Amino acid sequence: MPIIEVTHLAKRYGEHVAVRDVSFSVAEGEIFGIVGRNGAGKTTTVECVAGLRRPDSGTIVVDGLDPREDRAELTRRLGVQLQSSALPDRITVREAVRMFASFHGHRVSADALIEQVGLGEKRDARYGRLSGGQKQRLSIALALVGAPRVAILDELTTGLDPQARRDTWELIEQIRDQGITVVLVTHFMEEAERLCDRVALIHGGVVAALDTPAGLIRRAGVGERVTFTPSAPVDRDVLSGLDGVREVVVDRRGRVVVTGDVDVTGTVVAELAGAGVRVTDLRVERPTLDAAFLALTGAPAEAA
Ligand SMILES: Nc1ncnc2c1ncn2[C@@H]1O[C@H](COP(=O)(O)OP(=O)(O)OP(=O)(O)O)[C@@H](O)[C@H]1O
Repeated sequence: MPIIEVTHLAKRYGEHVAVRDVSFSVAEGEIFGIVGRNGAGKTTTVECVAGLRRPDSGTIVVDGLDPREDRAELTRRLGVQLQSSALPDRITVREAVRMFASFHGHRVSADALIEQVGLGEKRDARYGRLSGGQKQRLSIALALVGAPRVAILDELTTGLDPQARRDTWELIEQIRDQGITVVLVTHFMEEAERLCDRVALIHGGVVAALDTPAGLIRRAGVGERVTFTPSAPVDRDVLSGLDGVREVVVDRRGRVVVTGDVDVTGTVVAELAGAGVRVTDLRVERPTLDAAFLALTGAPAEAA
């Protein structure tokens, strides 16, 4: 049974339709990505899931609860880290975590949580003095402080440098490894591709596609391209007949370029190995989720 089930969610702000028709379900223990460009309706969707906004129509069930009707119980099972944090600059890391822990009846050890998110050395530092990455880590700690079954993390790595972003990705994986289901909202395709088990692409207030990152790439039909030099001449027709191969080009110097479906490289290399042909100078160009997003929605992911 899914831990989150959203069915035909719709939400407008006055005349403006933010979410037109969104349905998806999240399995327990997965990292589920909600991705889309700015203004696609991602935050509105997760705010409805967290019970912070009332949908105009549609149904939402989180761990068997109705987010609006069962708010008190929901806050015990669902931790939220939303885009803006409203902590006072002078509060220390430990004070903030202890304060939030007290709201939840101290279900986890504040100090252990601070260690877990990598802020052990900063426990007495004031919020206003933390780096962007450290602030994000603290906001993750605050989302986890009630020992939730589900954590919603919204645009967690926006504004972080590449190293801080990678560190945060590791932390998210650790959270999942503890058995917490993670809903990750992002407009970074690389992040979704690297972390998420499944991804809903939201575009214009609807789910344009929902699948694993590899499935979305496959579905978008964006090809993989492999270029190599074989140790002996290859039979073009044999390669062309392989599963997933779309085109084979052999240039005058004998260098081969094969385009095809995702994973075509494995098929081609295995076939050649079977025929006793070695390949050198192998170069593989794999499609990314970014390219799939463009193909599936007709819009670049990062456009404002
Ligand atoms: N409180 C509000 N009042 C009016 N319009 C809003 C409000 N919140 C969001 N919107 C509008 O609804 C649309 C969807 O916003 P939402 O924040 O859900 O998108 P998003 O996909 O999370 O975007 P971003 O990545 O920029 O946060 C946008 O056009 C936004 O301007």
